[in-house]
Amino acid sequence: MKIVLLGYGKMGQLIERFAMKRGHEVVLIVDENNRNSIEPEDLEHADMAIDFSTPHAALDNISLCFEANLPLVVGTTGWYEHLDEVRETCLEADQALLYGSNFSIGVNIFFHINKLLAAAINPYKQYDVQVEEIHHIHKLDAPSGTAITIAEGILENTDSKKSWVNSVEGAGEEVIPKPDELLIESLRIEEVPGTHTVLYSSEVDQIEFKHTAHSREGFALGAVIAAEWLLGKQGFFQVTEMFDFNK
Ligand SMILES: NC(=O)C1=CN([C@@H]2O[C@H](COP(=O)(O)OP(=O)(O)OC[C@H]3O[C@@H](n4cnc5c(N)ncnc54)[C@H](OP(=O)(O)O)[C@@H]3O)[C@@H](O)[C@H]2O)C=CC1
Ligand SMILES: O=C(O)C1=N[C@H](C(=O)O)C[C@H](O)C1
Repeated sequence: MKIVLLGYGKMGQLIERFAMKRGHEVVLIVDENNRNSIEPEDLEHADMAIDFSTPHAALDNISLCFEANLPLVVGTTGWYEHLDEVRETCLEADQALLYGSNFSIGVNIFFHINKLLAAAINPYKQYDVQVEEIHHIHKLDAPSGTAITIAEGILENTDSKKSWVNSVEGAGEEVIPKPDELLIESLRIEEVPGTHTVLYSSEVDQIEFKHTAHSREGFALGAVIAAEWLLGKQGFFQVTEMFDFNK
């Protein structure tokens, strides 16, 4: 597959390595320095784009690929308030896009079990639930996209919570959630690749469900596998659709 990389930071560079290992070719690299000079025609010899750029850049990059009729995988987080409009444009224009807050297999298993766990605990009202995410200090968005997906999985399966609220440690503003709000607590610590925990607390005990990424390799490999899965398809997909346990 001939791949265009949109974003060539920590993730883009690792994706290039995994793509080459799996026999693909990176034909164009786009980052902040050259993005303004890139036109849809520059993408015409590629088979696929993979976007790991910034929350601010993702929408423009998606439009660029739609204009070029180029399928794309979007790993960038922090743009999900525009999800509905992007889905509509993608489907109306017969394009192909797959997005996901987290491409690692481990986290996708975690997403699945998270929903089952929430449903199992739902009848036991003595438990209050909270989500915690820890990432490196360079991260631009909070809460993490993964934490939002986890929270949505809990909200779908927990009667007592109606929406989520975010608190960023050290941001100076204390967030006290209402009883029907699910707290997502964000911590930023040095070079942590990504740690997500769901905590159920009662007066007598605590249940902790945790995923710790040891590196970014699982995300990068997952993104390349997602591109292979998307090739030849048309439509708007989520990474969860790649996994049999979600069918
Ligand atoms: N879904 C998943 O599994 C994962 C998602 N992510 C998400 O991926 C995104 C990128 O993460 P990461 O690689 O760590 O971030 P980095 O900051 O390391 O890299 C971002 C890259 O985007 C480039 N960039 C900035 N503006 C544009 C633009 N307009 N067009 C194209 N590229 C641009 C930057 O260029 P320059 O260097 O010139 O500034 C840089 O190369 C984040 O949103 C993060 O949350 C991260 C890990 C896993
Ligand atoms: O910015 C990161 O680094 C990560 N971002 C994704 C997110 O927002 O969930 C995925 C992963 O946790 C790393």
